Amino acid sequence: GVTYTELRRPCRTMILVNPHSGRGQALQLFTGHIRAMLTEASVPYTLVITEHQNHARELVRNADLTQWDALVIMSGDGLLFEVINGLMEREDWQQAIQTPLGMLPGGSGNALAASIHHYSQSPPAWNEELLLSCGFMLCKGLVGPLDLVSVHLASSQRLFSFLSLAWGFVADVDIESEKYRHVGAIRFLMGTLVRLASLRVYQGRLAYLPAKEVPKPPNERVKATRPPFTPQQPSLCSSLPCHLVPRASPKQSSLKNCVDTNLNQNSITNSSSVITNIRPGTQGNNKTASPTDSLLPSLDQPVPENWTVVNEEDFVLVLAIYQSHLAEDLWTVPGAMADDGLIHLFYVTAGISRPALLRLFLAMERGSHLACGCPHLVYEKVRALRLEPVSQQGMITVDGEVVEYGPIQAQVHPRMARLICG
Ligand SMILES: Nc1ncnc2c1ncn2[C@@H]1O[C@H](COP(=O)(O)OP(=O)(O)OP(=O)(O)O)[C@@H](O)[C@H]1O
Repeated sequence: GVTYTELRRPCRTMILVNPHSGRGQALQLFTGHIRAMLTEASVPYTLVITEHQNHARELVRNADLTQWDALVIMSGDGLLFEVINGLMEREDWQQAIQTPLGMLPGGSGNALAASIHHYSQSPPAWNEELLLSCGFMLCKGLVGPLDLVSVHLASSQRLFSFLSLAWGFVADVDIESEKYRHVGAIRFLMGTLVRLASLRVYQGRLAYLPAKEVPKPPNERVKATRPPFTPQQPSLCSSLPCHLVPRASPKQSSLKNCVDTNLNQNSITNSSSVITNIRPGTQGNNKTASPTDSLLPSLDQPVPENWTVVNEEDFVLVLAIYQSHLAEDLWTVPGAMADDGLIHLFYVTAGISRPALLRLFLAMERGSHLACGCPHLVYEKVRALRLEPVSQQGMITVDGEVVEYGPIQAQVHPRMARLICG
């Protein structure tokens, strides 16, 4: 038995909202479903509306994180990808990535939100029900560990991923179906049907380091709040115009996106704010080398001998996923946990028929695709992998975002981040 500890709720919470995510209703969903819940639970928050791509990334890269006890994303998974990479780009990344991260589903895929909900052993939920469940978890403020995966691209760029690495069919459907985002989660089914019509095979080489079963360390739950959240704090805070940024200096410029705080302030804050809470120079003392990927040779070297090299070179898809869900209604890895230290590697080899591939994705809704007995579907638990596309054209995605096409490798870093969960 795993022991869970009841913890205090997150205190000073920055909620980043992408107003264009999903059907473009993230802000309305927040106002309609979450705001009252946070107020009721006395969770003090500041809402920040993102204005452009990489806004959230820049913001967390430069924020004074001593001012925040949790960073919460109300969007699709793409915005969390930005936040995680922004945190990892900081000189004090080791501390920064320990900031508890929360997810409120506002996109069309919402893979992490669906996964967190699933880990809490609640019955499946979609749409507003999923949002309410995640809002409830945020109010509860339990924090658990989250594995991250370090991804290397041919250009020597390194990214950190919390969800997936995909090539072939899944990546194509994800990106091509973005134009149907306004229909919500059903965009993946529409994209699947369209892609099935032009099903193609991708040539490439795949190798991986199999995971050996190792005993798991005891699951520990830790506090979301760094400074203790005492009952006195909200009333003290509520007397300030933007009570969540108490130590910001007056000469710092405005945060035009800090539109809302709880405690019924209803203020569009134009005083000090998060964007301008630049870390003091002294924090540079925390500089540490970025995490080492001890399992990965450089991309121009052969893979180590203890790796498995897949014999096939003709694939329909390769999908490495580290959460249970690929989207709200795609339960891809029935046994996955946020901190299982595993990359769940799936690949489908050429020769699968269109109906069989469709059956796999339809079965995924119930998590029963592995029981289909499809000879073209392979599933392995791994710690690291390398993919070298040979086909000239194709798409690779990391956490649903397109990355440069070419050789790519990755390894898991167990429990590198922290996640607000049930
Ligand atoms: N104000 C904005 N305008 C345009 N793009 C933005 C804005 N804010 C964030 N973005 C970018 O939008 C991209 C998509 O965001 P996100 O994945 O969170 O939502 P989504 O695509 O609707 O969700 P899903 O992937 O579940 O469909 C991200 O790469 C993010 O950088």
